[in-house]
Amino acid sequence: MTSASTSSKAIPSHIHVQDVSLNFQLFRQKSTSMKEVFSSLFKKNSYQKLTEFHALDHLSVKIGHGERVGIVGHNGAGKSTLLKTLCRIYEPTTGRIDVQGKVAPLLEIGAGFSPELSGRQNIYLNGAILGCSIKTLKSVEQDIIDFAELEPFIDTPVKYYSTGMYMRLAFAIATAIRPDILILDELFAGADDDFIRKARIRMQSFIDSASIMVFVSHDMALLAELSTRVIWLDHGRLVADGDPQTIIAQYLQHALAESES
Ligand SMILES: Nc1ncnc2c1ncn2[C@@H]1O[C@H](COP(=O)(O)OP(=O)(O)OP(=O)(O)O)[C@@H](O)[C@H]1O
Repeated sequence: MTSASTSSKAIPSHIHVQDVSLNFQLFRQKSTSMKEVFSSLFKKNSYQKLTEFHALDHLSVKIGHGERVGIVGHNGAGKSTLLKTLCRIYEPTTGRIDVQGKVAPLLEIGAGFSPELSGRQNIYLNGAILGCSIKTLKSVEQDIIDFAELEPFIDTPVKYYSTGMYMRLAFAIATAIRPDILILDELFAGADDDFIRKARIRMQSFIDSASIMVFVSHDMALLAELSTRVIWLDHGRLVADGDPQTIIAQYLQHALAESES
């Protein structure tokens, strides 16, 4: 596999999350009846602020060089919010995040892509956003196209791509340029089984040389396979943190108990 490093290997990477809280403002409509709800569509100030919602609640985590950290938790537990906070998409309301190393986020399908540009142009756009030079991108361009299996479509605007095609391209770019820190949310959404198999192999080789990977998945087998450590979040708080087998077993037991109660 051709690859290009954007990293400065001399300094070990790390992520330090220190007592981080992130609050979202929640709004509630003043109106209660259907008639009021309908008429409020045409009025200003028909919403009032209700409360602050703690998506992350005094969270502290230290991730060191060489760790592959999987994050588990029920829907709405704060997993994606944590990843976005690590990537500086969200600023913590309180607390501190200290990240050493170049981060490649693979968060939402299409993020970092320009819909009107072709797949090839987006390799350069996305690669530049991730800190790669044109020269470096030229050296990995063909590898990205081959790995993503997009040769016939590479000069088509990406707005015509399927979710799976977007995902393949984004994954191929992020793993080809080899950042220090790879952050992935529901990695294989929209991909077919053949690509998932291929991507797992590529990820293994990526992981062997990358310093840190943090990823969210509802696929417990994938988490167990790829993680060296698992963090369990609930209501934005840390429930457990440790060995993947132990934490996944605890989490599944808890989920089963919840579903039976
Ligand atoms: N921009 C936002 N504004 C308000 N609330 C938000 C925002 N983003 C997320 N939330 C809320 O924060 C909570 C955590 O959301 P998040 O997406 O981090 O959960 P998650 O653990 O990734 O869930 P899932 O497994 O369903 O993807 C949810 O209750 C969600 O509704």
